[in-house]
Amino acid sequence: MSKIESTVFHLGLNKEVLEGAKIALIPGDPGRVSKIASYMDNPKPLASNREYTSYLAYIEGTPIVVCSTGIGGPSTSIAVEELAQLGIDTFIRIGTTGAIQENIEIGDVIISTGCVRLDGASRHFAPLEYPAVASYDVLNALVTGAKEANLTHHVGVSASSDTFYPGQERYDTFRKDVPLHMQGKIKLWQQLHVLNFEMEGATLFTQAASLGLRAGMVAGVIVNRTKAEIPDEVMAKKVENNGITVALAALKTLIAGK
Ligand SMILES: O=P(O)(O)O[C@H]1O[C@H](CO)[C@@H](O)[C@H]1O
Ligand SMILES: O=c1cc[nH]c(=O)[nH]1
Repeated sequence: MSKIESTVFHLGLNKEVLEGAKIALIPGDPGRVSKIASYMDNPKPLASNREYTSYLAYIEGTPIVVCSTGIGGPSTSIAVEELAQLGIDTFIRIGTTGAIQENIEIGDVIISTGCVRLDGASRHFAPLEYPAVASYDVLNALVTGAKEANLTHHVGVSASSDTFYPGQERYDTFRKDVPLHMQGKIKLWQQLHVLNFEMEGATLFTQAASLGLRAGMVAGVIVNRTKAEIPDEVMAKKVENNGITVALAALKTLIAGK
Protein backbone atom coordinates (compact mmCIF):
# COMPACT_ATOMS: atom_id res chain seq x y z
CA MET A 1 0.00 0.00 0.00
CA SER A 2 1.49 3.37 -1.03
CA LYS A 3 1.98 5.98 1.69
CA ILE A 4 -0.71 8.12 0.08
CA GLU A 5 -3.39 5.43 0.58
CA SER A 6 -2.84 5.15 4.32
CA THR A 7 -3.46 7.53 7.20
CA VAL A 8 -1.55 10.81 6.93
CA PHE A 9 0.93 11.34 9.76
CA HIS A 10 -0.17 14.59 11.46
CA LEU A 11 -3.85 14.92 10.61
CA GLY A 12 -4.71 11.30 11.45
CA LEU A 13 -7.02 11.10 8.42
CA ASN A 14 -7.26 8.78 5.41
CA LYS A 15 -9.04 9.04 2.06
CA GLU A 16 -11.93 6.91 3.20
CA VAL A 17 -13.12 9.19 6.03
CA LEU A 18 -13.07 12.21 3.68
CA GLU A 19 -15.78 10.55 1.55
CA GLY A 20 -14.44 12.05 -1.66
CA ALA A 21 -14.36 15.65 -0.45
CA LYS A 22 -12.41 18.05 -2.71
CA ILE A 23 -12.86 21.27 -0.72
CA ALA A 24 -11.48 22.07 2.77
CA LEU A 25 -12.28 25.01 5.04
CA ILE A 26 -9.13 25.68 7.07
CA PRO A 27 -9.31 28.01 10.11
CA GLY A 28 -6.22 28.55 12.23
CA ASP A 29 -7.97 27.94 15.55
CA PRO A 30 -8.89 24.30 16.34
CA GLY A 31 -11.72 25.65 18.49
CA ARG A 32 -13.37 27.15 15.38
CA VAL A 33 -13.68 23.83 13.51
CA SER A 34 -16.79 22.43 15.22
CA LYS A 35 -18.47 25.85 14.97
CA ILE A 36 -17.87 26.02 11.20
CA ALA A 37 -19.02 22.41 10.72
CA SER A 38 -22.16 23.05 12.78
CA TYR A 39 -23.44 25.47 10.13
CA MET A 40 -23.46 22.64 7.57
CA ASP A 41 -25.39 19.35 7.38
CA ASN A 42 -24.45 16.18 9.31
CA PRO A 43 -21.30 17.53 10.98
CA LYS A 44 -19.10 14.67 12.12
CA PRO A 45 -15.83 14.87 14.13
CA LEU A 46 -12.99 13.06 12.35
CA ALA A 47 -9.76 13.53 14.31
CA SER A 48 -7.89 15.75 16.73
CA ASN A 49 -4.10 15.61 16.87
CA ARG A 50 -1.83 18.45 17.99
CA GLU A 51 -3.21 21.69 16.43
CA TYR A 52 -5.19 19.73 13.79
CA THR A 53 -8.86 19.24 14.60
CA SER A 54 -10.98 17.98 11.68
CA TYR A 55 -14.67 17.48 10.88
CA LEU A 56 -16.61 16.33 7.84
CA ALA A 57 -19.90 18.04 6.97
CA TYR A 58 -22.12 18.47 3.92
CA ILE A 59 -23.46 21.38 1.90
CA GLU A 60 -26.17 20.54 -0.62
CA GLY A 61 -25.01 16.93 -0.47
CA THR A 62 -21.34 17.79 -1.15
CA PRO A 63 -18.83 16.61 1.48
CA ILE A 64 -16.66 19.41 2.92
CA VAL A 65 -13.67 18.91 5.23
CA VAL A 66 -13.08 21.42 8.01
CA CYS A 67 -9.55 21.23 9.42
CA SER A 68 -7.57 23.67 11.58
CA THR A 69 -4.04 24.67 10.59
CA GLY A 70 -2.73 26.03 13.88
CA ILE A 71 -0.87 29.34 13.96
CA GLY A 72 1.72 30.14 11.28
CA GLY A 73 3.05 28.87 7.98
CA PRO A 74 4.90 25.71 9.07
CA SER A 75 1.88 24.01 10.63
CA THR A 76 -0.37 25.26 7.82
CA SER A 77 1.94 23.72 5.21
CA ILE A 78 1.63 20.32 6.90
CA ALA A 79 -2.19 20.50 6.90
CA VAL A 80 -2.33 21.56 3.24
CA GLU A 81 0.17 18.88 2.15
CA GLU A 82 -1.63 16.07 3.95
CA LEU A 83 -5.10 17.20 2.85
CA ALA A 84 -3.80 17.36 -0.75
CA GLN A 85 -2.51 13.80 -0.39
CA LEU A 86 -6.08 12.84 0.52
CA GLY A 87 -7.59 14.47 -2.57
CA ILE A 88 -8.42 18.02 -1.44
CA ASP A 89 -7.77 20.49 -4.27
CA THR A 90 -9.46 23.63 -2.95
CA PHE A 91 -8.63 25.40 0.33
CA ILE A 92 -10.51 28.29 1.94
CA ARG A 93 -8.78 29.78 4.95
CA ILE A 94 -11.23 31.31 7.46
CA GLY A 95 -9.26 33.55 9.78
CA THR A 96 -9.15 36.58 11.99
CA THR A 97 -6.92 39.51 11.31
CA GLY A 98 -5.58 42.91 12.33
CA ALA A 99 -6.37 45.72 9.90
CA ILE A 100 -3.73 48.41 9.27
CA GLN A 101 -5.76 50.84 7.15
CA GLU A 102 -7.78 53.50 9.01
CA ASN A 103 -11.00 52.99 7.04
CA ILE A 104 -11.40 49.32 8.02
CA GLU A 105 -13.75 48.65 10.95
CA ILE A 106 -13.75 45.81 13.47
CA GLY A 107 -16.27 43.25 12.18
CA ASP A 108 -15.49 43.95 8.50
CA VAL A 109 -14.05 41.04 6.52
CA ILE A 110 -10.93 41.11 4.38
CA ILE A 111 -10.70 38.90 1.29
CA SER A 112 -7.09 38.59 0.18
CA THR A 113 -6.03 38.80 -3.46
CA GLY A 114 -2.44 38.09 -2.42
CA CYS A 115 -0.08 38.14 0.54
CA VAL A 116 3.24 39.79 1.30
CA ARG A 117 5.53 36.85 2.03
CA LEU A 118 6.91 37.85 5.43
CA ASP A 119 6.84 34.16 6.36
CA GLY A 120 9.57 31.55 6.02
CA ALA A 121 7.64 28.44 5.06
CA SER A 122 6.52 29.76 1.64
CA ARG A 123 10.20 29.85 0.57
CA HIS A 124 10.27 26.08 0.84
CA PHE A 125 7.71 25.88 -1.98
CA ALA A 126 8.89 28.64 -4.34
CA PRO A 127 11.55 31.39 -4.49
CA LEU A 128 10.62 34.75 -3.02
CA GLU A 129 9.98 36.18 -6.52
CA TYR A 130 7.01 33.82 -6.90
CA PRO A 131 3.73 35.61 -6.06
CA ALA A 132 1.55 34.47 -3.14
CA VAL A 133 -1.79 34.91 -4.87
CA ALA A 134 -5.29 33.54 -4.37
CA SER A 135 -6.84 31.45 -7.14
CA TYR A 136 -9.33 33.46 -9.20
CA ASP A 137 -12.35 31.24 -8.73
CA VAL A 138 -11.99 30.98 -4.94
CA LEU A 139 -11.38 34.74 -4.68
CA ASN A 140 -14.39 35.40 -6.90
CA ALA A 141 -16.58 33.03 -4.86
CA LEU A 142 -15.54 34.77 -1.62
CA VAL A 143 -16.32 38.23 -3.00
CA THR A 144 -19.67 36.96 -4.28
CA GLY A 145 -20.33 35.41 -0.85
CA ALA A 146 -19.54 38.66 0.98
CA LYS A 147 -21.91 40.58 -1.30
CA GLU A 148 -24.67 37.99 -0.82
CA ALA A 149 -24.12 38.12 2.95
CA ASN A 150 -24.29 41.91 2.77
CA LEU A 151 -21.12 42.18 4.88
CA THR A 152 -18.70 45.08 4.62
CA HIS A 153 -15.67 43.62 2.89
CA HIS A 154 -12.33 44.83 1.65
CA VAL A 155 -10.51 43.07 -1.19
CA GLY A 156 -6.75 43.46 -1.47
CA VAL A 157 -3.27 42.49 -0.36
CA SER A 158 -2.57 41.07 3.11
CA ALA A 159 0.76 40.65 4.90
CA SER A 160 1.55 37.29 6.48
CA SER A 161 3.97 37.51 9.39
CA ASP A 162 5.66 34.58 11.13
CA THR A 163 5.19 36.36 14.45
CA PHE A 164 2.23 38.05 16.15
CA TYR A 165 4.30 40.55 18.19
CA PRO A 166 7.50 41.94 16.63
CA GLY A 167 6.55 41.02 13.04
CA GLN A 168 3.32 43.00 13.41
CA GLU A 169 5.10 45.82 15.21
CA ARG A 170 3.48 45.41 18.62
CA TYR A 171 5.20 47.56 21.26
CA ASP A 172 3.12 46.67 24.33
CA THR A 173 5.08 43.48 24.98
CA PHE A 174 7.49 42.02 27.52
CA ARG A 175 10.34 44.21 26.24
CA LYS A 176 7.97 47.17 25.74
CA ASP A 177 9.70 47.78 22.42
CA VAL A 178 10.19 46.39 18.92
CA PRO A 179 13.63 45.47 17.55
CA LEU A 180 14.92 48.37 15.47
CA HIS A 181 14.92 46.44 12.18
CA MET A 182 11.21 45.68 12.61
CA GLN A 183 10.18 49.25 13.45
CA GLY A 184 8.27 51.23 10.84
CA LYS A 185 6.85 48.14 9.14
CA ILE A 186 3.18 49.11 9.72
CA LYS A 187 3.88 52.45 8.05
CA LEU A 188 5.62 50.75 5.13
CA TRP A 189 2.80 48.29 4.47
CA GLN A 190 0.20 51.05 4.93
CA GLN A 191 1.99 53.12 2.27
CA LEU A 192 1.90 50.08 -0.05
CA HIS A 193 -1.86 49.68 0.44
CA VAL A 194 -1.61 46.44 2.39
CA LEU A 195 -4.90 45.94 4.26
CA ASN A 196 -4.04 43.69 7.18
CA PHE A 197 -1.72 41.36 9.08
CA GLU A 198 -2.32 37.67 9.62
CA MET A 199 -0.01 34.63 9.78
CA GLU A 200 -0.88 31.85 7.29
CA GLY A 201 -1.97 33.31 3.95
CA ALA A 202 1.43 33.67 2.28
CA THR A 203 2.31 30.05 2.96
CA LEU A 204 -1.12 28.80 1.91
CA PHE A 205 -1.21 30.81 -1.34
CA THR A 206 2.37 29.98 -2.36
CA GLN A 207 2.02 26.29 -1.54
CA ALA A 208 -1.37 25.91 -3.26
CA ALA A 209 -0.50 27.89 -6.40
CA SER A 210 2.87 26.15 -6.81
CA LEU A 211 1.16 22.74 -6.53
CA GLY A 212 -1.61 23.65 -8.99
CA LEU A 213 -4.22 23.68 -6.22
CA ARG A 214 -6.81 26.39 -5.48
CA ALA A 215 -6.79 28.64 -2.40
CA GLY A 216 -8.48 31.72 -1.03
CA MET A 217 -8.72 33.49 2.31
CA VAL A 218 -11.34 35.50 4.19
CA ALA A 219 -10.63 36.95 7.64
CA GLY A 220 -12.74 38.84 10.14
CA VAL A 221 -11.16 42.05 11.44
CA ILE A 222 -10.76 41.78 15.23
CA VAL A 223 -8.49 44.79 15.79
CA ASN A 224 -7.51 47.95 13.90
CA ARG A 225 -3.84 48.60 14.45
CA THR A 226 -4.16 52.32 13.80
CA LYS A 227 -6.15 52.37 17.06
CA ALA A 228 -5.02 49.45 19.26
CA GLU A 229 -2.52 46.62 19.53
CA ILE A 230 -4.34 43.72 21.22
CA PRO A 231 -7.75 42.42 20.06
CA ASP A 232 -10.68 42.17 22.48
CA GLU A 233 -11.31 38.45 22.95
CA VAL A 234 -15.10 38.76 23.28
CA MET A 235 -15.26 40.79 20.07
CA ALA A 236 -12.93 38.33 18.36
CA LYS A 237 -15.26 35.42 19.10
CA LYS A 238 -18.18 37.35 17.60
CA VAL A 239 -16.34 38.59 14.53
CA GLU A 240 -15.05 35.19 13.48
CA ASN A 241 -18.65 34.39 12.47
CA ASN A 242 -18.42 36.95 9.66
CA GLY A 243 -15.56 35.14 7.98
CA ILE A 244 -17.42 31.85 8.41
CA THR A 245 -20.57 33.33 6.83
CA VAL A 246 -18.66 34.54 3.77
CA ALA A 247 -16.83 31.23 3.33
CA LEU A 248 -20.04 29.19 3.55
CA ALA A 249 -21.71 31.47 0.97
CA ALA A 250 -18.63 31.06 -1.24
CA LEU A 251 -18.97 27.26 -1.05
CA LYS A 252 -22.33 27.46 -2.78
CA THR A 253 -20.78 29.36 -5.70
CA LEU A 254 -17.82 26.98 -5.88
CA ILE A 255 -20.00 23.86 -5.75
CA ALA A 256 -22.32 25.25 -8.43
CA GLY A 257 -19.32 26.18 -10.56
CA LYS A 258 -17.73 22.75 -10.12
O1 LIG B 1 -7.77 33.30 13.73
P1 LIG B 1 -6.70 32.56 12.98
O2 LIG B 1 -7.23 31.78 11.82
O3 LIG B 1 -5.85 31.73 13.87
O4 LIG B 1 -5.74 33.68 12.32
C1 LIG B 1 -5.05 34.70 13.06
O5 LIG B 1 -5.03 34.51 14.48
C2 LIG B 1 -3.76 33.99 14.91
C3 LIG B 1 -3.05 35.02 15.78
O6 LIG B 1 -3.87 35.41 16.86
C4 LIG B 1 -2.97 33.70 13.64
O7 LIG B 1 -3.19 32.38 13.26
C5 LIG B 1 -3.57 34.69 12.67
O8 LIG B 1 -3.41 34.34 11.29
O1 LIG C 1 -3.72 41.52 14.76
C1 LIG C 1 -3.91 40.34 14.44
C2 LIG C 1 -5.14 39.70 14.67
C3 LIG C 1 -5.28 38.38 14.33
N1 LIG C 1 -4.23 37.75 13.76
C4 LIG C 1 -3.04 38.37 13.53
O2 LIG C 1 -2.10 37.76 13.03
N2 LIG C 1 -2.91 39.66 13.87
